[in-house]
Amino acid sequence: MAKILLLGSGELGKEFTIAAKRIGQTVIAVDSYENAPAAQIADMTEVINMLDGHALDAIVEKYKPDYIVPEIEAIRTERFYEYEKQGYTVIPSAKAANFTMNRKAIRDLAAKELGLKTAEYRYATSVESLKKAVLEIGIPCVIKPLMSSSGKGQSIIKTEADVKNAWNYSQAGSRGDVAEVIVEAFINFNYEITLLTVTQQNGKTLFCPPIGHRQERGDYMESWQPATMENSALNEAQQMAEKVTTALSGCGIWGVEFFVADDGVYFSELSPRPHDTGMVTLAKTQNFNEFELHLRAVLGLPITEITQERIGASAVILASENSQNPTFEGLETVAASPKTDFRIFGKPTSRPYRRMGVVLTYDALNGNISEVTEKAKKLASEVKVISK
Ligand SMILES: Nc1ncnc2c1ncn2[C@@H]1O[C@H](COP(=O)(O)OP(=O)(O)OP(=O)(O)O)[C@@H](O)[C@H]1O
Ligand SMILES: NCC(=O)N[C@@H]1O[C@H](COP(=O)([O-])[O-])[C@@H](O)[C@H]1O
Ligand SMILES: [Mg+2]
Repeated sequence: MAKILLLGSGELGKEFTIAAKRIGQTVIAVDSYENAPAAQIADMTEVINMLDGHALDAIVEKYKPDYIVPEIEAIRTERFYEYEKQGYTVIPSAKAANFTMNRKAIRDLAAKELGLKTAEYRYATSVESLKKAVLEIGIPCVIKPLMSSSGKGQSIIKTEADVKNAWNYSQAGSRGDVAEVIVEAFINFNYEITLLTVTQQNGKTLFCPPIGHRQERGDYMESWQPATMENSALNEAQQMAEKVTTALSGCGIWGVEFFVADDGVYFSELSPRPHDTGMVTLAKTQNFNEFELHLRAVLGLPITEITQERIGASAVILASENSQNPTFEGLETVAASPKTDFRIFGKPTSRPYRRMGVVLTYDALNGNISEVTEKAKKLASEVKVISK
Protein backbone atom coordinates (compact mmCIF):
# COMPACT_ATOMS: atom_id res chain seq x y z
CA MET A 1 0.00 0.00 0.00
CA ALA A 2 1.18 3.51 -0.76
CA LYS A 3 2.51 5.90 1.85
CA ILE A 4 1.10 9.37 1.28
CA LEU A 5 2.66 12.42 2.91
CA LEU A 6 -0.13 15.00 3.11
CA LEU A 7 1.22 18.53 3.51
CA GLY A 8 -1.68 20.47 4.99
CA SER A 9 -4.46 18.80 6.97
CA GLY A 10 -7.54 21.00 6.74
CA GLU A 11 -11.02 20.07 5.53
CA LEU A 12 -9.82 19.21 2.03
CA GLY A 13 -7.08 16.96 3.38
CA LYS A 14 -9.53 15.31 5.75
CA GLU A 15 -11.85 14.21 2.92
CA PHE A 16 -8.84 13.12 0.86
CA THR A 17 -7.62 11.05 3.83
CA ILE A 18 -11.06 9.46 4.21
CA ALA A 19 -10.95 8.50 0.52
CA ALA A 20 -7.43 7.09 0.95
CA LYS A 21 -8.27 5.14 4.09
CA ARG A 22 -11.31 3.63 2.39
CA ILE A 23 -9.02 1.90 -0.06
CA GLY A 24 -6.34 0.95 2.41
CA GLN A 25 -3.65 3.58 1.86
CA THR A 26 -1.39 4.99 4.59
CA VAL A 27 -1.54 8.72 5.27
CA ILE A 28 0.86 10.89 7.26
CA ALA A 29 -0.95 14.17 7.95
CA VAL A 30 1.20 17.26 8.45
CA ASP A 31 0.11 20.74 9.54
CA SER A 32 1.32 23.64 11.63
CA TYR A 33 -1.00 22.90 14.55
CA GLU A 34 -2.13 19.88 16.60
CA ASN A 35 -5.32 17.99 15.90
CA ALA A 36 -5.97 19.45 12.44
CA PRO A 37 -8.97 17.87 10.65
CA ALA A 38 -7.01 15.29 8.61
CA ALA A 39 -4.70 14.55 11.55
CA GLN A 40 -7.73 13.24 13.43
CA ILE A 41 -8.05 10.27 11.06
CA ALA A 42 -4.61 9.78 9.49
CA ASP A 43 -2.25 6.93 10.39
CA MET A 44 0.46 9.28 11.62
CA THR A 45 0.73 13.02 12.18
CA GLU A 46 3.44 15.64 12.36
CA VAL A 47 3.31 19.30 13.39
CA ILE A 48 5.91 21.44 11.63
CA ASN A 49 6.24 24.81 9.96
CA MET A 50 6.02 23.73 6.31
CA LEU A 51 7.65 26.97 5.19
CA ASP A 52 10.81 25.76 6.95
CA GLY A 53 12.78 23.80 4.32
CA HIS A 54 14.86 21.93 6.90
CA ALA A 55 11.80 20.77 8.80
CA LEU A 56 10.25 19.64 5.52
CA ASP A 57 13.41 17.76 4.49
CA ALA A 58 13.46 15.98 7.84
CA ILE A 59 9.87 14.74 7.44
CA VAL A 60 10.46 13.52 3.88
CA GLU A 61 13.64 11.74 5.00
CA LYS A 62 11.85 10.22 8.00
CA TYR A 63 8.89 8.74 6.09
CA LYS A 64 10.29 8.26 2.57
CA PRO A 65 6.75 8.59 1.16
CA ASP A 66 5.56 7.20 -2.17
CA TYR A 67 3.61 10.41 -2.80
CA ILE A 68 4.00 13.94 -1.48
CA VAL A 69 0.57 15.58 -1.66
CA PRO A 70 0.40 19.32 -0.92
CA GLU A 71 -2.92 20.46 0.50
CA ILE A 72 -2.13 24.13 1.22
CA GLU A 73 0.04 26.69 -0.53
CA ALA A 74 2.18 27.83 2.42
CA ILE A 75 4.93 25.26 1.90
CA ARG A 76 8.62 25.73 1.04
CA THR A 77 7.80 24.35 -2.41
CA GLU A 78 11.26 25.12 -3.81
CA ARG A 79 12.35 21.96 -1.96
CA PHE A 80 9.98 19.92 -4.10
CA TYR A 81 12.34 20.16 -7.10
CA GLU A 82 15.03 18.51 -4.99
CA TYR A 83 12.65 15.77 -3.83
CA GLU A 84 11.79 15.01 -7.45
CA LYS A 85 15.49 14.75 -8.24
CA GLN A 86 15.82 12.28 -5.37
CA GLY A 87 13.09 10.13 -6.99
CA TYR A 88 10.06 11.20 -4.96
CA THR A 89 6.70 11.81 -6.62
CA VAL A 90 5.29 15.25 -5.85
CA ILE A 91 1.59 15.75 -6.67
CA PRO A 92 0.84 16.96 -9.22
CA SER A 93 4.47 18.03 -9.75
CA ALA A 94 7.09 20.24 -8.10
CA LYS A 95 6.53 22.83 -10.80
CA ALA A 96 2.75 22.90 -10.28
CA ALA A 97 3.00 23.33 -6.52
CA ASN A 98 5.79 25.88 -6.78
CA PHE A 99 4.19 28.03 -9.49
CA THR A 100 0.72 28.12 -7.95
CA MET A 101 1.88 29.17 -4.49
CA ASN A 102 3.01 32.48 -5.97
CA ARG A 103 0.52 34.54 -7.95
CA LYS A 104 3.33 36.09 -9.99
CA ALA A 105 4.68 32.79 -11.27
CA ILE A 106 1.31 31.39 -12.28
CA ARG A 107 -0.03 34.63 -13.73
CA ASP A 108 3.03 35.27 -15.89
CA LEU A 109 2.96 31.67 -17.09
CA ALA A 110 -0.76 31.85 -17.97
CA ALA A 111 -0.83 35.32 -19.51
CA LYS A 112 2.60 35.69 -21.10
CA GLU A 113 3.78 32.18 -21.89
CA LEU A 114 0.46 30.47 -22.64
CA GLY A 115 -1.40 33.53 -23.90
CA LEU A 116 -4.52 32.91 -21.80
CA LYS A 117 -6.93 35.78 -21.36
CA THR A 118 -6.56 37.22 -17.84
CA ALA A 119 -7.39 40.51 -16.13
CA GLU A 120 -4.79 43.15 -16.87
CA TYR A 121 -2.26 43.22 -14.06
CA ARG A 122 0.84 44.85 -12.56
CA TYR A 123 3.00 44.13 -9.52
CA ALA A 124 3.99 46.51 -6.72
CA THR A 125 6.48 46.29 -3.87
CA SER A 126 5.67 49.50 -1.90
CA VAL A 127 2.91 52.05 -1.36
CA GLU A 128 4.57 54.26 -3.98
CA SER A 129 4.78 51.60 -6.67
CA LEU A 130 1.24 50.50 -5.79
CA LYS A 131 -0.02 54.03 -6.48
CA LYS A 132 1.64 53.95 -9.88
CA ALA A 133 0.28 50.49 -10.69
CA VAL A 134 -3.24 51.49 -9.65
CA LEU A 135 -3.12 54.50 -11.96
CA GLU A 136 -1.97 52.30 -14.84
CA ILE A 137 -4.60 49.60 -14.29
CA GLY A 138 -7.41 51.98 -13.42
CA ILE A 139 -9.98 52.06 -10.63
CA PRO A 140 -11.65 49.83 -9.46
CA CYS A 141 -8.91 47.23 -9.15
CA VAL A 142 -8.15 44.27 -6.92
CA ILE A 143 -5.03 44.06 -4.72
CA LYS A 144 -3.77 40.67 -3.52
CA PRO A 145 -0.57 39.60 -1.75
CA LEU A 146 1.52 37.36 -4.02
CA MET A 147 1.26 34.66 -1.41
CA SER A 148 -2.12 34.19 0.23
CA SER A 149 -5.29 32.18 -0.18
CA SER A 150 -8.98 32.28 0.70
CA GLY A 151 -8.98 36.05 0.11
CA LYS A 152 -6.52 36.83 2.90
CA GLY A 153 -5.01 40.30 2.47
CA GLN A 154 -7.19 40.93 -0.61
CA SER A 155 -9.09 44.20 -1.15
CA ILE A 156 -10.71 46.28 -3.85
CA ILE A 157 -9.46 49.81 -4.49
CA LYS A 158 -12.40 52.08 -5.23
CA THR A 159 -10.74 55.48 -4.85
CA GLU A 160 -7.13 56.66 -4.80
CA ALA A 161 -7.44 57.21 -1.07
CA ASP A 162 -7.73 53.42 -0.57
CA VAL A 163 -4.18 52.72 -1.72
CA LYS A 164 -2.39 52.99 1.60
CA ASN A 165 -4.92 50.86 3.47
CA ALA A 166 -4.90 48.28 0.69
CA TRP A 167 -1.12 48.03 0.94
CA ASN A 168 -1.19 47.65 4.75
CA TYR A 169 -4.00 45.12 4.58
CA SER A 170 -2.13 43.09 1.97
CA GLN A 171 0.99 42.95 4.10
CA ALA A 172 -0.95 41.86 7.18
CA GLY A 173 -2.66 39.07 5.18
CA SER A 174 0.38 37.90 3.24
CA ARG A 175 1.91 34.64 4.33
CA GLY A 176 5.19 34.23 2.50
CA ASP A 177 8.28 36.28 2.99
CA VAL A 178 7.61 38.38 -0.13
CA ALA A 179 6.44 41.99 0.32
CA GLU A 180 4.81 42.26 -3.10
CA VAL A 181 1.26 42.47 -4.41
CA ILE A 182 -0.53 41.92 -7.70
CA VAL A 183 -2.86 44.67 -8.91
CA GLU A 184 -5.59 43.30 -11.17
CA ALA A 185 -8.17 45.13 -13.20
CA PHE A 186 -11.60 44.51 -11.68
CA ILE A 187 -13.50 42.16 -13.99
CA ASN A 188 -17.18 42.88 -13.98
CA PHE A 189 -18.04 39.25 -14.61
CA ASN A 190 -21.52 37.80 -15.02
CA TYR A 191 -20.57 34.71 -13.04
CA GLU A 192 -17.52 32.73 -12.00
CA ILE A 193 -16.80 29.01 -12.07
CA THR A 194 -14.36 26.40 -10.89
CA LEU A 195 -13.61 23.80 -13.53
CA LEU A 196 -12.34 20.69 -11.75
CA THR A 197 -9.88 19.11 -14.15
CA VAL A 198 -8.32 15.69 -13.72
CA THR A 199 -4.98 14.85 -15.33
CA GLN A 200 -4.01 11.19 -15.38
CA GLN A 201 -1.00 8.97 -15.90
CA ASN A 202 -2.68 7.54 -19.02
CA GLY A 203 -2.65 11.04 -20.50
CA LYS A 204 -6.43 11.38 -20.57
CA THR A 205 -7.68 14.67 -19.12
CA LEU A 206 -11.24 14.71 -17.78
CA PHE A 207 -13.44 17.61 -16.69
CA CYS A 208 -16.11 17.70 -14.00
CA PRO A 209 -19.32 19.59 -14.77
CA PRO A 210 -18.61 23.28 -13.99
CA ILE A 211 -19.14 24.53 -10.43
CA GLY A 212 -20.67 27.96 -9.87
CA HIS A 213 -19.83 29.89 -6.72
CA ARG A 214 -20.31 33.15 -4.87
CA GLN A 215 -17.52 34.82 -2.95
CA GLU A 216 -17.37 37.35 -0.13
CA ARG A 217 -14.14 38.89 1.17
CA GLY A 218 -12.36 36.71 -1.41
CA ASP A 219 -13.66 33.52 0.19
CA TYR A 220 -16.38 31.19 -1.05
CA MET A 221 -19.84 31.28 0.50
CA GLU A 222 -21.87 28.88 -1.65
CA SER A 223 -21.05 26.63 -4.58
CA TRP A 224 -23.32 24.65 -6.85
CA GLN A 225 -23.01 22.07 -9.59
CA PRO A 226 -23.65 22.27 -12.44
CA ALA A 227 -23.24 25.98 -13.17
CA THR A 228 -25.46 26.98 -16.06
CA MET A 229 -23.30 28.24 -18.90
CA GLU A 230 -23.05 28.46 -22.66
CA ASN A 231 -21.29 25.54 -24.33
CA SER A 232 -18.93 27.93 -26.09
CA ALA A 233 -17.79 29.43 -22.76
CA LEU A 234 -17.36 25.97 -21.26
CA ASN A 235 -15.28 24.83 -24.24
CA GLU A 236 -13.11 27.90 -23.92
CA ALA A 237 -12.57 27.24 -20.22
CA GLN A 238 -11.77 23.58 -20.87
CA GLN A 239 -9.17 24.48 -23.47
CA MET A 240 -7.51 26.95 -21.11
CA ALA A 241 -7.58 24.41 -18.26
CA GLU A 242 -5.96 21.80 -20.47
CA LYS A 243 -3.25 24.24 -21.54
CA VAL A 244 -2.34 25.40 -18.07
CA THR A 245 -2.40 21.95 -16.44
CA THR A 246 -0.28 20.53 -19.27
CA ALA A 247 2.28 23.31 -18.81
CA LEU A 248 2.42 22.70 -15.06
CA SER A 249 2.55 18.88 -15.58
CA GLY A 250 1.66 15.95 -13.37
CA CYS A 251 -1.38 13.95 -12.28
CA GLY A 252 -4.16 14.91 -9.90
CA ILE A 253 -7.25 17.07 -9.69
CA TRP A 254 -6.98 20.82 -10.26
CA GLY A 255 -9.47 23.57 -9.46
CA VAL A 256 -9.23 25.96 -12.37
CA GLU A 257 -10.98 29.28 -11.71
CA PHE A 258 -12.58 31.42 -14.43
CA PHE A 259 -14.61 34.61 -14.68
CA VAL A 260 -17.24 34.70 -17.43
CA ALA A 261 -17.91 38.24 -18.66
CA ASP A 262 -19.64 39.81 -21.67
CA ASP A 263 -16.31 39.97 -23.46
CA GLY A 264 -15.35 36.35 -22.85
CA VAL A 265 -13.84 33.91 -20.39
CA TYR A 266 -10.99 35.05 -18.14
CA PHE A 267 -8.54 32.65 -16.50
CA SER A 268 -8.10 33.70 -12.85
CA GLU A 269 -5.97 31.13 -11.01
CA LEU A 270 -5.84 27.46 -10.16
CA SER A 271 -5.24 25.05 -7.28
CA PRO A 272 -3.15 21.96 -8.04
CA ARG A 273 -5.37 19.97 -5.66
CA PRO A 274 -9.03 19.66 -4.64
CA HIS A 275 -10.77 23.02 -4.47
CA ASP A 276 -12.87 24.38 -1.61
CA THR A 277 -15.81 25.11 -3.94
CA GLY A 278 -15.52 21.47 -5.07
CA MET A 279 -16.80 20.35 -1.66
CA VAL A 280 -20.17 20.43 -3.43
CA THR A 281 -19.18 17.03 -4.87
CA LEU A 282 -19.55 15.67 -1.32
CA ALA A 283 -23.29 15.95 -2.03
CA LYS A 284 -22.73 12.94 -4.34
CA THR A 285 -23.28 15.07 -7.41
CA GLN A 286 -20.82 12.90 -9.35
CA ASN A 287 -19.86 9.21 -9.61
CA PHE A 288 -16.66 10.14 -7.71
CA ASN A 289 -16.21 13.19 -5.49
CA GLU A 290 -13.24 15.49 -6.05
CA PHE A 291 -11.19 13.79 -3.30
CA GLU A 292 -11.72 10.31 -4.73
CA LEU A 293 -10.77 11.63 -8.16
CA HIS A 294 -7.61 13.21 -6.77
CA LEU A 295 -6.66 10.01 -4.97
CA ARG A 296 -7.17 7.84 -8.06
CA ALA A 297 -5.14 10.21 -10.19
CA VAL A 298 -2.39 10.28 -7.53
CA LEU A 299 -2.23 6.49 -7.34
CA GLY A 300 -2.33 6.10 -11.12
CA LEU A 301 -5.66 4.27 -11.02
CA PRO A 302 -7.47 4.97 -14.30
CA ILE A 303 -10.65 7.05 -14.25
CA THR A 304 -12.68 6.23 -17.32
CA GLU A 305 -15.43 8.81 -16.94
CA ILE A 306 -16.87 11.46 -14.67
CA THR A 307 -20.64 11.50 -14.64
CA GLN A 308 -23.07 13.91 -13.02
CA GLU A 309 -25.47 11.86 -10.89
CA ARG A 310 -27.52 14.64 -9.32
CA ILE A 311 -27.42 18.39 -8.81
CA GLY A 312 -26.13 19.86 -5.58
CA ALA A 313 -24.92 22.82 -3.57
CA SER A 314 -22.67 23.57 -0.61
CA ALA A 315 -22.84 26.53 1.79
CA VAL A 316 -20.22 27.35 4.38
CA ILE A 317 -20.59 27.41 8.15
CA LEU A 318 -18.35 30.21 9.42
CA ALA A 319 -17.26 31.07 12.93
CA SER A 320 -17.67 34.61 14.22
CA GLU A 321 -15.32 34.62 17.23
CA ASN A 322 -12.04 33.31 18.56
CA SER A 323 -12.56 30.22 20.68
CA GLN A 324 -11.21 26.83 21.76
CA ASN A 325 -13.14 23.62 21.04
CA PRO A 326 -16.22 25.35 19.65
CA THR A 327 -19.55 23.53 19.52
CA PHE A 328 -22.46 23.87 17.09
CA GLU A 329 -26.11 24.75 17.39
CA GLY A 330 -28.74 24.19 14.73
CA LEU A 331 -27.50 20.91 13.31
CA GLU A 332 -30.84 19.28 14.15
CA THR A 333 -32.55 21.65 11.72
CA VAL A 334 -30.08 20.71 9.01
CA ALA A 335 -30.42 17.00 9.73
CA ALA A 336 -34.22 17.25 9.67
CA SER A 337 -34.21 18.69 6.17
CA PRO A 338 -34.65 16.18 3.31
CA LYS A 339 -31.97 15.77 0.62
CA THR A 340 -29.48 17.47 2.92
CA ASP A 341 -26.19 16.49 4.52
CA PHE A 342 -23.40 18.35 6.32
CA ARG A 343 -19.78 18.16 7.40
CA ILE A 344 -18.21 19.61 10.56
CA PHE A 345 -14.46 19.73 10.03
CA GLY A 346 -13.47 19.40 13.70
CA LYS A 347 -11.08 22.35 13.74
CA PRO A 348 -9.93 22.68 17.34
CA THR A 349 -10.19 26.49 17.43
CA SER A 350 -12.28 29.14 15.73
CA ARG A 351 -11.61 32.71 14.63
CA PRO A 352 -13.83 35.23 12.86
CA TYR A 353 -14.76 33.95 9.39
CA ARG A 354 -12.93 30.65 9.82
CA ARG A 355 -14.71 27.93 7.84
CA MET A 356 -15.82 25.26 10.29
CA GLY A 357 -18.19 23.14 8.21
CA VAL A 358 -20.44 22.95 5.16
CA VAL A 359 -24.08 22.20 4.52
CA LEU A 360 -24.71 20.05 1.43
CA THR A 361 -27.99 19.85 -0.45
CA TYR A 362 -28.95 17.92 -3.57
CA ASP A 363 -31.76 16.95 -5.87
CA ALA A 364 -32.41 14.80 -8.91
CA LEU A 365 -30.83 15.89 -12.19
CA ASN A 366 -34.05 17.61 -13.26
CA GLY A 367 -34.22 19.61 -10.01
CA ASN A 368 -33.83 23.38 -9.72
CA ILE A 369 -30.24 24.47 -9.00
CA SER A 370 -31.20 27.90 -7.60
CA GLU A 371 -33.60 26.31 -5.12
CA VAL A 372 -31.02 23.75 -4.03
CA THR A 373 -28.45 26.53 -3.52
CA GLU A 374 -30.86 28.78 -1.60
CA LYS A 375 -31.73 25.86 0.64
CA ALA A 376 -28.07 25.18 1.45
CA LYS A 377 -27.50 28.86 2.17
CA LYS A 378 -30.51 29.15 4.43
CA LEU A 379 -29.70 26.01 6.39
CA ALA A 380 -26.05 27.02 6.82
CA SER A 381 -27.18 30.37 8.22
CA GLU A 382 -29.11 28.50 10.91
CA VAL A 383 -26.00 26.77 12.21
CA LYS A 384 -24.20 28.73 14.93
CA VAL A 385 -20.65 28.17 16.05
CA ILE A 386 -20.68 28.45 19.82
CA SER A 387 -17.66 29.57 21.81
CA LYS A 388 -17.32 28.25 25.29
N1 LIG B 1 -9.67 40.74 -10.95
C1 LIG B 1 -10.81 40.46 -10.30
N2 LIG B 1 -11.97 41.03 -10.69
C2 LIG B 1 -13.12 40.78 -10.03
N3 LIG B 1 -13.22 39.94 -8.99
C3 LIG B 1 -12.10 39.32 -8.56
C4 LIG B 1 -10.84 39.55 -9.20
N4 LIG B 1 -9.91 38.81 -8.56
C5 LIG B 1 -10.56 38.15 -7.59
N5 LIG B 1 -11.87 38.44 -7.57
C6 LIG B 1 -12.89 37.90 -6.65
O1 LIG B 1 -12.26 37.45 -5.46
C7 LIG B 1 -12.33 36.01 -5.36
C8 LIG B 1 -11.05 35.48 -4.75
O2 LIG B 1 -9.95 35.77 -5.59
P1 LIG B 1 -8.75 34.74 -5.74
O3 LIG B 1 -9.28 33.42 -6.16
O4 LIG B 1 -7.71 35.33 -6.57
O5 LIG B 1 -8.27 34.70 -4.20
P2 LIG B 1 -7.61 33.55 -3.38
O6 LIG B 1 -7.12 34.22 -2.15
O7 LIG B 1 -6.64 32.82 -4.21
O8 LIG B 1 -8.81 32.63 -3.01
P3 LIG B 1 -8.85 31.00 -2.96
O9 LIG B 1 -7.59 30.56 -2.31
O10 LIG B 1 -10.07 30.75 -2.12
O11 LIG B 1 -9.03 30.55 -4.37
C9 LIG B 1 -12.60 35.53 -6.77
O12 LIG B 1 -13.19 34.24 -6.76
C10 LIG B 1 -13.51 36.66 -7.28
O13 LIG B 1 -14.82 36.49 -6.77
N1 LIG C 1 -9.03 28.16 -0.37
C1 LIG C 1 -8.12 27.22 0.16
C2 LIG C 1 -8.82 26.29 1.15
O1 LIG C 1 -10.01 26.31 1.29
N2 LIG C 1 -8.04 25.46 1.85
C3 LIG C 1 -8.52 24.58 2.88
O2 LIG C 1 -8.60 25.30 4.10
C4 LIG C 1 -7.67 24.78 5.05
C5 LIG C 1 -7.11 25.86 5.94
O3 LIG C 1 -8.14 26.30 6.75
P1 LIG C 1 -7.88 27.22 8.05
O4 LIG C 1 -7.33 28.53 7.52
O5 LIG C 1 -9.22 27.34 8.68
O6 LIG C 1 -6.87 26.49 8.92
C6 LIG C 1 -6.62 24.06 4.23
O7 LIG C 1 -5.89 23.12 4.97
C7 LIG C 1 -7.49 23.47 3.13
O8 LIG C 1 -8.15 22.31 3.56
MG1 LIG D 1 -9.43 31.62 -5.94
